[in-house]
Amino acid sequence: MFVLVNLKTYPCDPVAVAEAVRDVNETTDARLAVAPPATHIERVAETGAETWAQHVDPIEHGSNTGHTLAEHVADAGAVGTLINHSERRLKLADIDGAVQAAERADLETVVCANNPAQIGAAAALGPDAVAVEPPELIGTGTPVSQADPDVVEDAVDAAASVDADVSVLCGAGISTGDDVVAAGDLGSEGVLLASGVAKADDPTAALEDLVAPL
Ligand SMILES: O=C[C@H](O)COP(=O)(O)O
Repeated sequence: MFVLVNLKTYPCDPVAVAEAVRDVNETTDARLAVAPPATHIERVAETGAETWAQHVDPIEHGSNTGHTLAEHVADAGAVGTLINHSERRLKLADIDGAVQAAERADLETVVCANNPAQIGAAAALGPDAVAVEPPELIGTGTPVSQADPDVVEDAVDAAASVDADVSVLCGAGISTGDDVVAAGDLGSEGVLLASGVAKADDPTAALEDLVAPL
């Protein structure tokens, strides 16, 4: 299972969380990675943790101000990027452009979407993976794998019907190892989570709990 920890803009220490991700990754067959704010990618990558960007823009080198260039996050040490989070919504054409920009920079891609229909559209753009996240469950601590298992199974089916090579993750409210196992039982190949680690008093303990049953 892939466990991707999105730090959003939570007031945690991204380097400390990254060190926990790096250390717990050494103890498990699961794959752990962390997505800090763009400004912290370089320091986080220097810890040795697998580091992802939270966003890249559909642009190339040139006259762009205030944008995030895929090549820049790759140079800073990111190996992948989220695209189109519920909290960073993009138009379909921009998702397509961001996927292409990420591929140009050799970044792995996870396109987030709210529901199975959007997952099908996202999968058609050829990312490495898609992540289904019902917006109403994000940050609630109520795991999508329990509250809305059908949305995960339907997302898996939707992606497979478009492109069987696109992996499916799920997210929203995931915070325990049981949640991760339940996600896997529904066909998800990984989880995308944030508050369960970023807001934890002890991120290392939270990560250890997440991977304990894997
Ligand atoms: O990117 C992560 C998701 O929005 C899930 O957030 P959450 O784990 O706080 O529910």
